[in-house]
Amino acid sequence: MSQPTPSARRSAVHLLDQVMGEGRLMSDMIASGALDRLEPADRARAQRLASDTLRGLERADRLLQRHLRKPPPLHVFNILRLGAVELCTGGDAHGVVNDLVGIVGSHKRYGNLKGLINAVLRKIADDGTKTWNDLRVPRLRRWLREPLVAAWGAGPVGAMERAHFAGAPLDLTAKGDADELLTMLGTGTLLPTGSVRLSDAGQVSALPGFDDGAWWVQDAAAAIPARVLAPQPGETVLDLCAAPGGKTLQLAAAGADVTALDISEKRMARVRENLERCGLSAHCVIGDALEHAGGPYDAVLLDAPCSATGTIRRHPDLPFAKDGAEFAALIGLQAAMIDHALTLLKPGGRLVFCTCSLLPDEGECQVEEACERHPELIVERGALELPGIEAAWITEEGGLRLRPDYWPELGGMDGFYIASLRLPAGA
Ligand SMILES: C[S@@+](CC[C@H](N)C(=O)[O-])C[C@H]1O[C@@H](n2cnc3c(N)ncnc32)[C@H](O)[C@@H]1O
Repeated sequence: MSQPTPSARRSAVHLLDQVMGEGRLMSDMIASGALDRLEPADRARAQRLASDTLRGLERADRLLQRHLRKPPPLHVFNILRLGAVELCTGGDAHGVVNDLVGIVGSHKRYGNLKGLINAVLRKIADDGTKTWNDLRVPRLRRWLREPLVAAWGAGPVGAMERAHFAGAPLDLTAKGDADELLTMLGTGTLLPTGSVRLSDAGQVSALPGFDDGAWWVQDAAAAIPARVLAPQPGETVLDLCAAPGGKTLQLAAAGADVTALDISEKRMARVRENLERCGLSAHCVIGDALEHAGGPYDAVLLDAPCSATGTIRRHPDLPFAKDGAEFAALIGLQAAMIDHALTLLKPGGRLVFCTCSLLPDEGECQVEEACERHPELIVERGALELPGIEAAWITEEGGLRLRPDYWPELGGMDGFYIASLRLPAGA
């Protein structure tokens, strides 16, 4: 049987079905080719439609509940959710409803629910749009909200939720001078920490300087760990979990002799592509960080695998695809990676540990516990004194806590935790 013609909306519904039904992450699906049958512009649109639906899902469900006697099957529910979000955020009612009725109509199992989709979405088009902005900002799912409220309090978590709902602008790291990059782009803002922010970027590969490798996409918070490490020309630096390579590029651009290691061959290919586009070089190694036996190095950057809960602004699927079941294993892996990374350093060498997590167990607690296991470690607060870093962001144990609710007036930042740990010179 021939497959239905792919379209941005149909593909977005497929992404939603997989996230909500199978617990799959959109980034994994896209990397495995889920949108490859679409033209580039439709690929971007499908991703945007699915992301917007997930950001507004709680509001959509509240509106839909008013018109549904019981929840429909997931696929049909996701069509309604996508439609409700599009209609309530300025979508053209005629086009949205007709297209979604066509999508359910071509489904061999649910084709008979065309009438339901049509009736419910027409009601939303009539009255839902008026109430959309009066509904509360969508909350995180309980499995994640509870530990975050315990860590940061209900007020800050509410502010994080507003940041998640607003989504993320596009941040670039300049290979050279950030002011020159701003001039080249002809638009954008220079952030206090040195990244360049674009609020309405369009197609990334069409921006000036992309082909010449004058910059790379990297959230402002994600650019800070390499700045904390402050690589010097000629220093040997190991980037222990490197892919897709934003931090490797920063280290290489600073003139360090970089070894970039990652366990994933597929993701390591992205590091190589990025290095090539930017005209930079690093020794690329595919392997397990826990087994790497190179060095000793002047410095190690450990951007450890984590819950990625700091990236929900750009990955709104994460709270729906995950349930926290992986936390314990990730926390154990991070501690083992810290211990192994320390064995790869020269005496006096430094380890910058970071995670894009909002959970203290993957940040503050890791450093506290590492210092208990290795009492000789020196936590370098001074390394965090960088342009744009506020003193209030520095934590009791001497790390840097970044949260999505910081810089609300500038458009937020990803959640991150960063600490610099140094071995004594005589170690
Ligand atoms: C947070 S991402 C790294 C992001 C990267 N530093 C950047 O700035 O682009 C974590 C990476 O750890 C890698 N990873 C997971 N387990 C690993 C292991 N045991 N050894 C090496 N790499 C691992 C994953 O493949 C993933 O690319």
